[in-house]
Amino acid sequence: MEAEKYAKELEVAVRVVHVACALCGRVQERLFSVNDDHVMSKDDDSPVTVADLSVQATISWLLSETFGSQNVSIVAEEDTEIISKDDSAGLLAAVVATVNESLASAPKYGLQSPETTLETAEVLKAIRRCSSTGGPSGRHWVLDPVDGTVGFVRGDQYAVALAMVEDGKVVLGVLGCPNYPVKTESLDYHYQNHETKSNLASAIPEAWGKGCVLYASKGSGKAWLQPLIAGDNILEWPNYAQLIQVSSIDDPALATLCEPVEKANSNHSFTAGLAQSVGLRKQPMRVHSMVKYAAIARGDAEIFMKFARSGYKEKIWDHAAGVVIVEEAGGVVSDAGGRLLDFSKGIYLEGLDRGIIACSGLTLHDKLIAAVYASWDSSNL
Ligand SMILES: Nc1ncnc2c1ncn2[C@@H]1O[C@H](COP(=O)(O)OS(=O)(=O)O)[C@@H](OP(=O)(O)O)[C@H]1O
Ligand SMILES: [Mg+2]
Ligand SMILES: [Mg+2]
Ligand SMILES: [Mg+2]
Repeated sequence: MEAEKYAKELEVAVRVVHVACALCGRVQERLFSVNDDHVMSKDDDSPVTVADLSVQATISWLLSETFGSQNVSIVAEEDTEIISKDDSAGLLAAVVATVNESLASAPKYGLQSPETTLETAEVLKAIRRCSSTGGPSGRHWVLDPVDGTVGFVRGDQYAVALAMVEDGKVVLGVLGCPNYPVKTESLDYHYQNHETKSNLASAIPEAWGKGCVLYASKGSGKAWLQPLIAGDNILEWPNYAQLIQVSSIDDPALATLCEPVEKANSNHSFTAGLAQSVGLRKQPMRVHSMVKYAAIARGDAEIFMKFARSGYKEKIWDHAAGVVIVEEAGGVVSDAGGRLLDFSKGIYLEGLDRGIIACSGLTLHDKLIAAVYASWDSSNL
């Protein structure tokens, strides 16, 4: 069976994402407790932190060690440009220390750690090794080390997303969601307070600290959820996993739409128009990162839509892991024209028609696609 073919890869991917989530948790804590973590801006003005670079180096090193560097092709978001600048010595030193701290903990997760501490040059090499551009053939890991970096620096939601694409198709996906509690009650607490808290990290209940890791293999018809293991409880590995499924709600009046927080990333007024025309009544749930895909897969929301401004090209690492998890949990994901997303064309989702629509089921999905056609027609009259 297809799913079993990737059992070893999935097992390793889940473990490395756990390592990465622990890394991010430590960095996010430091960001708020001692305020000493570097948040830099990339050339496009988007933020990048010690966590983004350190997760990329850590996962790159672990995958290469496990499968052999000659066998591993990784397509990932970050490069070393930001830490090669003269004024970035502090950031680079913090990345090297964070990567080594994290790799030292790898054996607790059943993974190998380096025999000696990695030198700066080795950390840089690990980051640079992720410069593959994917494509239609062969096996490529697809990594977003921190998705929703804006959420991460706000002490809010973010995700570590790792997928594997083979011959242009996503065959496995793992989403680490360190601030997305396993229990939905804790989640409700968060969403209700979402708009009012500027620094969630300092005002959250104990349960909040617990996150989750979701994963799925293409064609298995199953998607799984694991609690994130807190560093001290790591002896419990391998911890349990539970099956998750999308929501069974197909009445738009009862459905919840989730979408990006930032207006710059998705057209809120366009999605509000679609929502109204299909009869959605609830306020949209605005959440940073691929936690939106996790929310659909877990049944906490029924619809995710993202309509970026025209000219913006969606990257494969922002969607690959989320799409396979939602599909295996029973959901449907397509572009606004109803076509499947194409992961075979390199780093971008080439040919994407306008936006992305993920739903818990076909009934809602069909209604939204029809609404896009109707609204596009009328707006182009
Ligand atoms: N202009 C524009 N339009 C659309 N999308 C963009 C844009 N700029 C960036 N990005 C990508 O959006 C990723 C974050 O998406 P989110 O859904 O988390 O956005 S939001 O913070 O909730 O608004 C974000 O991922 P990360 O960089 O990993 O955080 C980007 O890949
Ligand atoms: Mg980014
Ligand atoms: Mg991203
Ligand atoms: Mg990112």
